[in-house]
Amino acid sequence: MEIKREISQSSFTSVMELIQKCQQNIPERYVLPPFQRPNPSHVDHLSTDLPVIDLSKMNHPALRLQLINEVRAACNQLGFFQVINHGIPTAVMKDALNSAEEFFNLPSDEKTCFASTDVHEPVRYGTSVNHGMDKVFYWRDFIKHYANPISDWIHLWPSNPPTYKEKMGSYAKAVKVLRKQLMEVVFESLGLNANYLYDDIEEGSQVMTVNCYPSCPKPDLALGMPPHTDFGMITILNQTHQGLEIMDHDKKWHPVPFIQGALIVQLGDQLEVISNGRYKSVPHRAVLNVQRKRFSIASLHSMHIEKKVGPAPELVDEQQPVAYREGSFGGFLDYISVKSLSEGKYIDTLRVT
Ligand SMILES: O=C(O)CCC(=O)C(=O)O
Ligand SMILES: [Fe+2]
Repeated sequence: MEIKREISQSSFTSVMELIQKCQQNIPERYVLPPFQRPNPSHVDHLSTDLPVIDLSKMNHPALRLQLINEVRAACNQLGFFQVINHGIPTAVMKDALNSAEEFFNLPSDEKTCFASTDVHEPVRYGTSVNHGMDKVFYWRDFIKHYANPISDWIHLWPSNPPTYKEKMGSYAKAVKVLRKQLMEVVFESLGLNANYLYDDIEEGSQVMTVNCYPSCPKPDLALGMPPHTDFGMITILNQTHQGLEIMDHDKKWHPVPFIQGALIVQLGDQLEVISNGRYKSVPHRAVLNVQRKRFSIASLHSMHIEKKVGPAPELVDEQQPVAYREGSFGGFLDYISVKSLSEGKYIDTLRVT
């Protein structure tokens, strides 16, 4: 493990290091081919009606049905919504983001000791590179860490800044409680039992991806994160500023407005499969800006890696036959929808046609 980390450190330039050197331009490797750039003509800047759901209704028997209906509509239309009154104190959310900022502001060697190219490393610091035919770079540094069960992993998280473990840990625990509540309403909105797959989800994984997008002198030419869907059940995102865009069924991009204190909820591929395609995982990307750094914490909740995900039998009938089958890629994505939007194409290898 030591050797692997040393190798990745020596060939590693983070975007945070880079911005100290480049003033007006970005290195060629970050300049995307024209069709992958965040083209404003594909963006619906007028959209103001992305769903915002008030979770306080959850605890009022008379309002719970209304809440379930709102969740169903949002999941059907987009696979995305924001939540307010979700029970996580704003201070806990902010403290976690502040710890993230302090971590990324540290000198390089404090961070590169966590660098690794092994995606299974429980704590992994890196910068975004897409190893396709051509290497493509994205304007993002990140640290990912496992968070479930937190008692097994937290000692591996960064010790600097000194409050990182405590602040990020409190947020991780709070977000796990919220995940449980959200899964209940999402399953109910599908007509399933609120505790559907309860044990599998409890024993599943929670991975926190802490993202740092430095300000970028050429935000029209680059992206912080390319279009993708999250592979898990559900992602809960906490952010410092606006920068996320989601794609609707008409392939229009919608900037997600920043709402102080709100959290973003995105459905992942595993949930799309379980729902037998009634709900779709939401394609999303991170765009950049010239003014300021942006930080986000994505908490990705998924079933255990070995767990085979299939459509809920309750959601399969003559009208809606099985819409997904097992793939044959030999990886943990075998049982979920695999999508590639990188070339504006929508490839869904697991859907039965
Ligand atoms: O930072 C964002 O807005 C998006 C992050 C994201 O999509 C991810 O970490 O999977
Ligand atoms: Fe994502």
